[in-house]
Amino acid sequence: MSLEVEHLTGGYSHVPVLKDLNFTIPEQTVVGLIGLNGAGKSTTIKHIIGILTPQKGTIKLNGVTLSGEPETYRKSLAFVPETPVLYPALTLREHIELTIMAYDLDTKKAWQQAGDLLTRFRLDKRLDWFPANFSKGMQQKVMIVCAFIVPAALYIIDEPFTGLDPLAIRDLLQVIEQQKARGAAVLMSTHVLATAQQYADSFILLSDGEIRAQGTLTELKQQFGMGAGNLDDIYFKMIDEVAQ
Ligand SMILES: Nc1ncnc2c1ncn2[C@@H]1O[C@H](COP(=O)(O)OP(=O)(O)OP(=O)(O)O)[C@@H](O)[C@H]1O
Repeated sequence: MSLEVEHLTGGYSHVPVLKDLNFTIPEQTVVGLIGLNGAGKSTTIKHIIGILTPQKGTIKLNGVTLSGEPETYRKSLAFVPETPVLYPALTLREHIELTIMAYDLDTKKAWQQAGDLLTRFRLDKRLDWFPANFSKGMQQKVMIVCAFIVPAALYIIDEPFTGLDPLAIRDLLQVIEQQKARGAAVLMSTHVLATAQQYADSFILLSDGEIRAQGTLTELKQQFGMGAGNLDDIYFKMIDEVAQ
């Protein structure tokens, strides 16, 4: 079992945004976190990565909580934020070196993996450049390379498809598939439902800080009483129900 979230209530300065969330992401599973703007997707991610502390409930990664075993928890998790976070004074090579140090990775293996990723994302000739001066999409690729050199149990990717060109999206999806095959769990928050439907094994539908439904596409259709339809149809049905 990779990620287990139980009775998570949380938010900002004691204003609850998330209300009693319960879900698990087993290993070798890609889960799409779906919901309207303001539904609570980023807030959920902030609790899992430890930027916010739960007001109630627990979050366990491979059986470990952040407060119980902070180092083990942090090293089991790699995160690709929606907005790249880069150090202006560091080159791409130094960003990779920093990741290797922060996660205490095997240098040789990490550089091997970095080499593959840099080539895949066409950054291999830019190791001595400063990513702070890259285009937004290229900066996002730097974050992807740094996250995926870590052999994490769980990868969290916030809005992976905005800002990347179609080739980079295809390459990222291939990397996600590889990591899933290795045994990793993946949580991706996205508004791109067609891609989510194609690549995620199951979905969590958030509405106003609550899980409205979760499961595979087939299970969601059953929960919404739909014989046919795609993730878009389910999403709009959820919104219609909330509006009523
Ligand atoms: N720093 C903050 N302080 C207080 N409230 C916040 C903060 N960030 C977000 N919120 C509130 O928390 C709620 C959930 O926001 P969140 O960013 O988690 O939504 P989201 O599902 O990620 O939306 P989007 O699709 O727009 O990224 C919203 O009502 C928002 O106003």
